[in-house]
Amino acid sequence: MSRPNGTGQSKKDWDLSGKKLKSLPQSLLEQAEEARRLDLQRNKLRQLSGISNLVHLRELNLSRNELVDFPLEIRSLKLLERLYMNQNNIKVIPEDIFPHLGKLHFLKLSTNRLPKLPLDLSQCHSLTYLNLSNNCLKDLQALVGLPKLKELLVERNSLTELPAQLFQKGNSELTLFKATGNPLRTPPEEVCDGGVRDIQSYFAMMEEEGPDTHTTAWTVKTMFLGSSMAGKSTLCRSLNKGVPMRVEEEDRTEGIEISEMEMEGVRFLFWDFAGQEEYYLTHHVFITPRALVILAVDLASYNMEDPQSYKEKVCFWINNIQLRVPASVVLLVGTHCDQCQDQDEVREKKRHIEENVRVMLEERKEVLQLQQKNLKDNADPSLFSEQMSELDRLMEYHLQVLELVPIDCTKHEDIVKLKEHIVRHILTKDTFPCAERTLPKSYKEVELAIHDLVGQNQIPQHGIVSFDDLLSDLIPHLELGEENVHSILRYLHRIGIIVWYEEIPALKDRVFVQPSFLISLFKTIVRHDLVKQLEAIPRDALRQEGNLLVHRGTWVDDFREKGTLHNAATRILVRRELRRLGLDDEDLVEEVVGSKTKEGTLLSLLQHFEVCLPAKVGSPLNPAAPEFKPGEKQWKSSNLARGDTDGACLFPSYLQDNRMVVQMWGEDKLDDINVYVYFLPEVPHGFFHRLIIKTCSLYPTHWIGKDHCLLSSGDKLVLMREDNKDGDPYIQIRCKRPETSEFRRSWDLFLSVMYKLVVLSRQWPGLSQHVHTPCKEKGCTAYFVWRDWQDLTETDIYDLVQEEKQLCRNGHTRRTELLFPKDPVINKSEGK
Ligand SMILES: Nc1nc2c(ncn2[C@@H]2O[C@H](COP(=O)(O)OP(=O)(O)OP(=O)(O)O)[C@@H](O)[C@H]2O)c(=O)[nH]1
Repeated sequence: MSRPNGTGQSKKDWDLSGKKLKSLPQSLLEQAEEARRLDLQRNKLRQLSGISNLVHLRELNLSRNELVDFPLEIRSLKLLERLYMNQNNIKVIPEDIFPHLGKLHFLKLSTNRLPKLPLDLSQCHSLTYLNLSNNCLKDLQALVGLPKLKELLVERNSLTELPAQLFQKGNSELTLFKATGNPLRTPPEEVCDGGVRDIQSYFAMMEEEGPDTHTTAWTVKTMFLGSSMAGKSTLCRSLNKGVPMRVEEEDRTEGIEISEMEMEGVRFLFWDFAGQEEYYLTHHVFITPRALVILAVDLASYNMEDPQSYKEKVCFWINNIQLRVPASVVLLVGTHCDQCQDQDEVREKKRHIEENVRVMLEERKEVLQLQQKNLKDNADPSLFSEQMSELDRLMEYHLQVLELVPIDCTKHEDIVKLKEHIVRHILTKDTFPCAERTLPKSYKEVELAIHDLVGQNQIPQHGIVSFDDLLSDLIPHLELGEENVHSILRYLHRIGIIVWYEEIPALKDRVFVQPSFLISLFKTIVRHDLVKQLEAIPRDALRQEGNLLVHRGTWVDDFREKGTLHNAATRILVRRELRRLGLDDEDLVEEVVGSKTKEGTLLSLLQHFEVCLPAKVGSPLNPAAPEFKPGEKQWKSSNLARGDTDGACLFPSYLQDNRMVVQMWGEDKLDDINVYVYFLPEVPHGFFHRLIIKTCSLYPTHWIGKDHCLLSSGDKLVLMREDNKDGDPYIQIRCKRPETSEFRRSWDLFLSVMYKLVVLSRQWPGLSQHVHTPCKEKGCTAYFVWRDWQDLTETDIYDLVQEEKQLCRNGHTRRTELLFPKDPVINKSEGK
């Protein structure tokens, strides 16, 4: 939205944003009665003396100021319709304000310090939108009775329960409700994630069943992570059985193994993740919030002299957990103690790891603080306020890394000791506030009914069942309506008991009652020894797909050199795995594996999770390609890849080099447009490959390498490069300097990549990013920091910079459009 900028404004519409104001200016107060809309965001206001004179005000924006007290005078603004008070320091809202604001329908109070709400807020009868996210609220009782409230956001507060009346069907107009980041028990967060409908079902079932029937369940998803051979499976199986279990080396985990057990009334869902790097790409999908992470570290092979040892065995995992689920609880377990020389060595290593972790977490905090200080030191910090509040949010996350427990997995008493240790932590609400959940008994009944169906072979052992079949099998056993069963199934999916990707059109009719089965399908393709698997495909399996030995050779070569796996090979590998698992349902095999004419669900899933993308195979000459005719306006690029079920899929993570990309791109030039996106603490594992998949799906002409990718749109090329080694990790985006008239087109291409990058980053809420453009002067080390840009959907990014030229800290002047998105044509025509 572009606004009048200070001069020549109408008297109705005042834009006083970002002017360092500490009080309302006299010029405004002199014309107070005329003002209809007032934008005061990004100032230094602590009080608003005189605002009550603006009696005709409809919209007031006070966001990003320094208000501590909610200004009482606001109650005089009886015509106010929209009020923005977000990003202040408000601690208290007095009573007797909101009943006076009879026309207010939009209220944004997010990112303040409110511990409670005034009880008469419920008398603000016109309110339809209310944002209270990022406060310290403990209950929402004050909101009961708001008759028109449609959208309510209360993310990241301290709520443990929600008032049932807020969601009562018939009385409530709510259509949107978001509450992630609260220690919710009634209803649990996994129910709230399903939105208003699921919460309504939950409370309706609670009421129907009566107060004595609710169960308080303690359920904990426990994820075992750590390097290969650290002892995760040994730990997992030993804890499960209560005695040491030996895991043979050839019995290593591939993908993820799931099991379940109960300890002291707490139900544990164990997810044992394979340690080899190849599997990490699919792990990402299953590493979910509100879980306990057990990070296994082999103490015997841990080398205190070698920094790489800490990096690989501890740092990599903690960083990745912190990026993906920043508020996790991590329990360090040091295994193989019996293979250390003596107890002194164990103690030394324990101390070394704990100290390193402490320093690492401390450093991260310091870097975030430093970054914030740098932004504040800017001439106009208000231009960086989004980035600053993002840093605030990151600093509030608290990754809890518990004291390291050294054990010998072969010793009975060590297993018992560890078991007790885990239960003690889970039952301590301070460490793990989300384990306790209050649920109507129907939730357990649905779960047991599914279990029974599997036991009675009404659901096949592999557990893949159509949604409708499952529903019609379940309903006769339960006294529940269809909608309630739906909402319970959604809950079971969220806590990891079943898998149901309702949001993926190709899969919404399928429920995976045994999640481990789905994972075993993933691991037929995403695995460390895929070449060996391909080489071992027997002749009869080849023939069945209409292929010869020579094809198998091509598949191996294409996979090794181009990271490309032919769909025919995928079909053979997956079909073989299904047979191994005892599946003889040909229809189902075809559905999962696909055929020459139809894509299977497995590839749909891997594409959905950005693990691979369709690729072209065969001759580079395509006889069906549309012919280029000069002058013809619409020349469609022929994207053979899409929908070519007999084609192949490209897995960027399997690529070994960048030769092709480097060849196509040529040399870097000093005057290229060149932007660096820095990542803190590092570029998450798999991020760059997912970015490649996201952007290449947009631009079908592309070249991909190990950590380079080149995209083409018309005659414009954009290069992406990842550097995640020592130093400051970044992704670089680069394109050749365009003709002056073409800056806008180049920046459009750039921004589409950056937009995909922003969308992808949301999968890693613990990530911090900042964007720089280096100074173009030869030898100059200075750079230009991008102002707030992340909210690309709401801001007009071409408003980012209005100056024609920018000065680097070493005194070099540069034209703005070489550094930031800025449309010279627009800016000239507006005479800015
Ligand atoms: N002596 C001894 N051996 C252990 C201990 N913990 C695990 N092992 C052995 O170490 C080997 C690797 O253990 P696993 O549990 O398979 O390791 P993992 O971390 O699951 O390995 P991946 O499946 O590759 O991720 C097995 O042979 C275990 O029996 C321990 O505390 N002491």
